[in-house]
Amino acid sequence: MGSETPLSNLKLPVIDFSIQSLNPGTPQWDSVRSQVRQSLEEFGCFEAVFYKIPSDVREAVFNSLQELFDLPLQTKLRNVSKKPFHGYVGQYPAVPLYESMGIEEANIHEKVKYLEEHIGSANYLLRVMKYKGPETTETKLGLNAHTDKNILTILSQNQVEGLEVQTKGGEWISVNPSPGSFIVMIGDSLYAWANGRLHSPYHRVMMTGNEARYSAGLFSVPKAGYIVKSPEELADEEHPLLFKPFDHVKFLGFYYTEAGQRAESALKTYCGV
Ligand SMILES: O=C(O)CCC(=O)C(=O)O
Ligand SMILES: [Fe+2]
Repeated sequence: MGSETPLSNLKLPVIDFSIQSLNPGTPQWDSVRSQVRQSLEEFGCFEAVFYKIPSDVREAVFNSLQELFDLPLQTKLRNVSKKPFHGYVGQYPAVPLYESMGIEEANIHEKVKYLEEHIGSANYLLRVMKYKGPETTETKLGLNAHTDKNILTILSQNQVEGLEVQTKGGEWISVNPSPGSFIVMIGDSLYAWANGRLHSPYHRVMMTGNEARYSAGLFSVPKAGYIVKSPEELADEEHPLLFKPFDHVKFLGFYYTEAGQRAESALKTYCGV
């Protein structure tokens, strides 16, 4: 898993969501649906092409992230949350290039504009991130290899590359999304809910050069008290039940401990059958 493994020539699957007539019941819908399913089974993620977000909106977002992260540390530290990993995260000696800000309830219209309201068992955490350019020709770790602990993650970034996703076979794919694309990725909660039928990939950020990388992730996170439990019909002889039902906030609490950080899979250690 270390940074010394050479990068693979494989590419992430690219799925076009910009198609005009993408409505349920149409052949286009069925085709996109089966592409999504295959990608999530094999890679646990894909590049979603979606040209309907105007490029000036995207540019404005990343320009304002630059202003945000340029605020004094004192100010950024005021982004606090009662839950672990939901507020300002940064100043970790192991990943000195990395810092990020959590924006809770990012789906609620009254609190944040331009996002459709979501219903269901999830809260939506928007996290905006900055990785400083290491200002060397060597590649430096931006964010360590991890699986996301939430349900589903949608990532967007500025033009500075660095995201890498690991295949099931252990190869690292460098992810170079086109400006109109988002990276959609399965987290451990959906992996557990799907009883391992969808993959939750290890991924990391590796940085080179002088330019800062800004990214934004929309993380759907199970609501407090919601128990992640795989439906019975997803377990059979071929797919024995992998995880006991668990409370996501408690799982995050475990992940935060030394044992959780040390575990190869915090999820398996915490609630593996
Ligand atoms: O910056 C990125 O593109 C990835 C960030 C990430 O993996 C995370 O915050 O979980
Ligand atoms: Fe991640």
